[in-house]
Amino acid sequence: MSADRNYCLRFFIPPDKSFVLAYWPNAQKSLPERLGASLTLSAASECRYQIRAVPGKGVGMFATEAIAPGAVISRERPILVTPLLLLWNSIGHISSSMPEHIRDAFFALHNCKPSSSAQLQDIINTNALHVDYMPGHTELGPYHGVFKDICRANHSCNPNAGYLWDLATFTGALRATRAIAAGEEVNISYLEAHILYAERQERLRDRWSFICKCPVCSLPPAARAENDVARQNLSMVLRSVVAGVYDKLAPDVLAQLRMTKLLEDAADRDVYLWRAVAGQLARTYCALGQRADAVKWARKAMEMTLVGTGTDGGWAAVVAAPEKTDVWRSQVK
Ligand SMILES: C[S@@+](CC[C@H](N)C(=O)[O-])C[C@H]1O[C@@H](n2cnc3c(N)ncnc32)[C@H](O)[C@@H]1O
Repeated sequence: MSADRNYCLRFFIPPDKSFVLAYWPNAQKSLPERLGASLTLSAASECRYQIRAVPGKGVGMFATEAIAPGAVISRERPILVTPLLLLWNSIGHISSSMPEHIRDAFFALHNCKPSSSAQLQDIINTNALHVDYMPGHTELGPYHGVFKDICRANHSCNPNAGYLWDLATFTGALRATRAIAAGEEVNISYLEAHILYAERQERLRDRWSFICKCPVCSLPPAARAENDVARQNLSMVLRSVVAGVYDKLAPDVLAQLRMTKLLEDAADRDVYLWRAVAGQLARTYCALGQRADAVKWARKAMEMTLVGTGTDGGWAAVVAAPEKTDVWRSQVK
């Protein structure tokens, strides 16, 4: 194999032609070989939404029924999965590899840089969501996916939904991070929750060509400054969770509650953070034998674990019967 051919993208299209997987060749097993059955299993799609126009935002996604926190709003196969880093000369091959219906769906998606000549790359940059590293191909960088409907979800700095990629079923899903009413717009955040107002606006303008006027960005200046402080606190708590400091505070309920108050003040959803914090609080209240608080925080941990991982992580059982946990009343003197 010549050196040049090593840098040519390969393409996998399943028999039902439902998507295109572009991948870099690898000296070991090819990516479709590694992924095996998950690529050809028929994917169960779920749909509790409709796509319709939103003034000033193009189109957006709207819930067609009331959706509980943690529940699936949409599950979908991507129409295109590609490496995040594409070589300039490989981009044209992606378009020519697409079956016609995929090409039509792909080029119908929004392009926020319509005057540039790099249409395919710009549509990917406007819409792509992460699908992480691929097994056996980690040294070649992460991949991302473009979805026909999930990519219609607009941004909010205080979103009501979170996106999760599931490699086993080769699908992406949006789940509610709080209760969503029928008819409400479904929003995700294109950015991490701890980023402050000025930087959010700059990033959204540069990458997605819009000025965010979500409820948080529309706050009066003093309230917006307070929200920035809360986001800085969020970032501090996040660092301490990552460093394991938060867990070490486990027996100190007061310290945990102070941390939790900071989080609630941030009025944002950071799924990873809430999972860690709510789970820790649920365990603490179980140890203290305080049922109502144990159930409250176990429910929150369950909802956020569903959004973050697609399973309840064992929290549903704690919600149903906190007194059956092995730490129940272990700290009651
Ligand atoms: C991934 S697409 C979302 C779907 C898009 N609205 C459409 O019509 O297909 C991202 C683009 O949607 C628009 N958009 C997303 N969130 C927005 C918001 N909060 N305000 C205004 N425009 C937004 C911007 O044009 C952005 O480049």
